[in-house]
Parts: sequence; C-alpha cells; structure tokens
Amino acid sequence: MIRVGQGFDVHQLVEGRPCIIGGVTIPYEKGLLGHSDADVLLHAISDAVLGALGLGDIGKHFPDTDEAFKDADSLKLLQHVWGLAKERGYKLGNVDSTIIAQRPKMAPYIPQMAQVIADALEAEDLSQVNVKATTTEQLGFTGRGEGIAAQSVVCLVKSVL
Ligand SMILES: Nc1ccn([C@@H]2O[C@H](COP(=O)(O)O)[C@@H](O)[C@H]2O)c(=O)n1
Ligand SMILES: C[C@@]1(CO)OP(=O)(O)OP(=O)(O)OC[C@H]1O
Repeated sequence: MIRVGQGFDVHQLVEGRPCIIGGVTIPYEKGLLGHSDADVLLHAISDAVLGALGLGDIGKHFPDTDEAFKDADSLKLLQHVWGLAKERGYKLGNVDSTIIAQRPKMAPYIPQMAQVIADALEAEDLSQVNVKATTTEQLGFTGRGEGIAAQSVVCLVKSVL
C-alpha cells in the first residue's frame, strides 16, 4: 500500500532567534519565530507524514497553546510523528522538500539537513530524501526576507501480503 501526504509551513524571520532549518542551525542575522524552535522544514515534513497517515496536522498533535511545546525541538516532534507511521507498519518511500527563502543561502547546509531527515525517517538510502531551495526572485514575503516557507511531499509504503 502506498500513501502520499503533503505539508506546507511558514515562519516569520526576526532578530534574536536562531535560524534552525532541517535540524541544522544556520549562521544568520535573523531566525525563525514560533512557539517551538520554528523549524519550518521539519514542520512541513511532519505535516506531510501526518497527511499521508490521515492524522491531521502538527497543530493538532502539538498545540501551540501547550507550554509543553514551548521552544520544542522540532526534530523530536518529527520523531514522534514518525513513530505514528511505524506503529501503522509504514516505511519511508521517499520525501521531497523545498525551502522557499531569499536568504540565507541553504545550499551549504542541505546535505546535513538531508542526513538529519533520513535518520529521523529511518531511510534505508539517502536517495530517499531530497531537499531543495529556491528564492522567489525577491517577490512576496519570502523575497522581502520577512519569512521562510517550506513544502514537502512524502510517500509512505507498507507491504500487504
Ligand atoms: N535560500 C536559497 C535559495 C536558493 N538556493 C540555491 O540557489 C539556486 C538558485 O535559486 P533560484 O531561486 O534563483 O532558482 C537553487 O537551485 C538553490 O540550490 C539556496 O541555496 N538558498
Ligand atoms: C509546532 C507548534 C507547537 O510548538 O508551534 P509553532 O512553532 O508555532 O509551529 P507551527 O508551524 O505554527 O505549528 C504547530 C505548533 O503547534
């Protein structure tokens, strides 16, 4: 059986916050604002996995009104979500994601992000995880550097005998 899910997330860029994307802390003058560590990429992937499972979204599983998730490490949230997939007998088929940001430059950090995601989703091969980045050619809120968006598509597979 194959299940597909997609996720999309946005966080505002502000001064005085770390810039954590895909589990990697990127040196930058601004960081992402959120109730958790605001890791926009891991949130999009978490939502994609939950979508594939038909289990809602991360706001449902980790409400931003709950102090337990204040400054939460989004890698732990993704690991929890992956546990839900495993419990249901799914393995990762593949996951493809795009970070939408004018700055900072993501390319140097993408291999490290892919490894973090592959470990969290227990990929058998690194080729199952793809991370891309794009600017929006200075257009819109991402182009003005006001925020960063990420989107993700995941394919989960379960063998049925
Ligand atoms: N924040 C970003 C945005 C883009 N990249 C890389 O640059 C390439 C060109 O981006 P365009 O938006 O002009 O198509 C793209 O292929 C990305 O690899 C990046 O590293 N960081
Ligand atoms: C992760 C949670 C929970 O700490 O908070 P945020 O960091 O604000 O992230 P968001 O993408 O708005 O969605 C889910 C939230 O409930």
